[in-house]
Amino acid sequence: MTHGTSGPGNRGPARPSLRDGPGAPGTLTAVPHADQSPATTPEPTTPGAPRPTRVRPVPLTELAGQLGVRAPEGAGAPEAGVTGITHDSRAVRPGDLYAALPGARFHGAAFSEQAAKLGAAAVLTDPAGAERAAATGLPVLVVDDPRGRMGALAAAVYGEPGRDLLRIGITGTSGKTTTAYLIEGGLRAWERSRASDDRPAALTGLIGTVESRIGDERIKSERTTPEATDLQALFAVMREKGVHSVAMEVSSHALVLGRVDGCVFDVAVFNNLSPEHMEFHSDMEDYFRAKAELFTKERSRLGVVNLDDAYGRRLAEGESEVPVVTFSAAGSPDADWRAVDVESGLFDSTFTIEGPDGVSVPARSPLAGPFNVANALAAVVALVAAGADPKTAADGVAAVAGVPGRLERVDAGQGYLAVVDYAHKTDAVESVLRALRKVTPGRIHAVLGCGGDRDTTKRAPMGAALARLADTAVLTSDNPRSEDPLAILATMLAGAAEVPAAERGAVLLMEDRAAAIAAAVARAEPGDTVLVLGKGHEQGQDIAGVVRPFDDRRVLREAIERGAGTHAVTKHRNDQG
Ligand SMILES: CC(=O)N[C@H]1[C@@H](OP(=O)(O)OP(=O)(O)OC[C@H]2O[C@@H](n3ccc(=O)[nH]c3=O)[C@H](O)[C@@H]2O)O[C@H](CO)[C@@H](O)[C@@H]1O[C@H](C)C(=O)N[C@@H](C)C(=O)N[C@H](CCC(=O)O)C(=O)O
Ligand SMILES: Nc1ncnc2c1ncn2[C@@H]1O[C@H](COP(=O)(O)OP(=O)(O)OP(=O)(O)O)[C@@H](O)[C@H]1O
Repeated sequence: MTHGTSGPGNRGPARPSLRDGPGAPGTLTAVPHADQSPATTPEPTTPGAPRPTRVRPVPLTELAGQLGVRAPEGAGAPEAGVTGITHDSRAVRPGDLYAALPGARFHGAAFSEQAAKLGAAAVLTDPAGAERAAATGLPVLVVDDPRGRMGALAAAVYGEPGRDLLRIGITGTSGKTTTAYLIEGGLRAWERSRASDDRPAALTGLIGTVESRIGDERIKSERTTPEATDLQALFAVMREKGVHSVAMEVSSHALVLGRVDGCVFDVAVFNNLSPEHMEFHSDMEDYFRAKAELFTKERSRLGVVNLDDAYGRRLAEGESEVPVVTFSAAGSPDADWRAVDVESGLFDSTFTIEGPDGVSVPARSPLAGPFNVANALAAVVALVAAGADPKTAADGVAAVAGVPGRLERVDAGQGYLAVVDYAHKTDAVESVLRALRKVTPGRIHAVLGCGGDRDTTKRAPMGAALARLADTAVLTSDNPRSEDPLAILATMLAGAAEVPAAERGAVLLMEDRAAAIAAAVARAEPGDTVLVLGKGHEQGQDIAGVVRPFDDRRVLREAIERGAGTHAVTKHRNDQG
């Protein structure tokens, strides 16, 4: 993370005027930017994942043999025993093999000296990094593609820990985190159902965007799917602590970058695919191919696939290498498992799951919206595919209390619904707004931004989606990073402006996110909904490389408690004369 001193708050008050009226339906209004909270440096975090306490040193010669390279010579090399592995020089612990990888910004070999100082036993790198790694005096293993070899090597270093775990991997554009939490709830129920007086319920694990969980222990996540060295270390810790089964998110980045190499999933789940990460994938086909990689024999044993999704259907109709079980939240008779008799409420949905051989179980999605019926159904079917009884699985999923930052309610006794949700893709924004439209009688005042230095193609469609589906669309900042927040907003606004005036709600532009939330709150009346989208569980806002603490849930609660927002909007209206 780089830190700078500038931020939008330092750029002066001049703002382009992008308005044709002060916030009436169908109008586009720019509201000036307010002061930001002072920049703070985030809490330092120790890089890397937790490590197992008991590791058998693996002779370097054995690892060299696995890689098919000659064991390095030099002082201590033949006897060197490796007790850990990491791709990050800052996370090296004594006895580690440091994997010095070529990257987009650096070559990891540039950090070999740091790795050596921290006690690395040896370095793994490619020919381009060999010389710099050797300059440390450490033994060096050289292969053409160290990233591609790192997963299997990490599994070997930690004694193949994943083999002792039942692993369920979840991929798709939307719903990975939610489905992973729901599956973990089902795993807990399943383990409890198998416990006895002399055999307590085994612990369950979760690995994903928000956090990793080992039973009730929670570890903050750095990314959705950990790098292979961290992942294998985490599996080893889970094994050590008695975890029996784990639900894990598998991102397309992970599949492309070999993060799940050395890991075979017992069950792989595919939720859906919609445009996202177009800065990383060349097109939708490339994105799909990355996801489909999870359904190869090398990666999984059995697939659980959403037949309601066009790409899921492709997997089901022959593009999965492993056998697939299909599900349909729309009740399609073509699917192996279906949700029928769906009743959606403000806070949850109830339905019946029908499966093969006349199986029929009552089920509940503990989160609102039809898309969460799909997530809950996916979770139950994945658990059944892993061996759980359908009723135990459905009950476990229904009992999940909530998922951080996913349709999370903020209740300060305000008389209207206030919700924070992580939707930050067009499809997700549309899903959540459509879902709320079905169950809420009042108007919806929604806040949304788009991240900087990420997929730019979704900005206009997201602006349009919000303008079309919300009564008030407050466009604002969401981690602009190195980009000018106003430039991002201008693109979102251009999308909103494409929606015919008769079909769009009031559109406000407020660069300052807290002011945007306050503005949405100010418009809310009893029966309405305030919906703050995009950041969900996130704790910070990255503006020009400076991360300021920012939690939508806290800011929303404070705005409600202050009854705030009125001031900002009134002031603006006064400014307009
Ligand atoms: C595009 C991408 O995913 N890049 C990942 C990749 O970066 P890179 O290969 O370019 O690495 P680099 O920054 O040039 O550094 C080169 C090497 O030097 C090492 N290094 C670097 C600095 C240092 O002081 N010491 C050190 O050892 C790095 O660990 C790296 O191995 O390898 C790095 C670690 O090896 C990752 O941290 C980095 O993830 C970046 C930060 C990232 O944010 N990725 C996101 C987009 C991501 O992975 N997202 C997915 C999807 C989420 C979703 O579904 O929405 C996720 O799974 O989280
Ligand atoms: N099955 C679904 N279909 C469409 N939208 C969904 C679905 N599930 C969740 N969403 C929406 O997407 C948002 C993100 O959901 P979730 O975090 O579960 O997905 P994810 O795949 O983990 O996302 P990310 O890859 O961005 O971390 C939710 O807050 C919700 O608005």
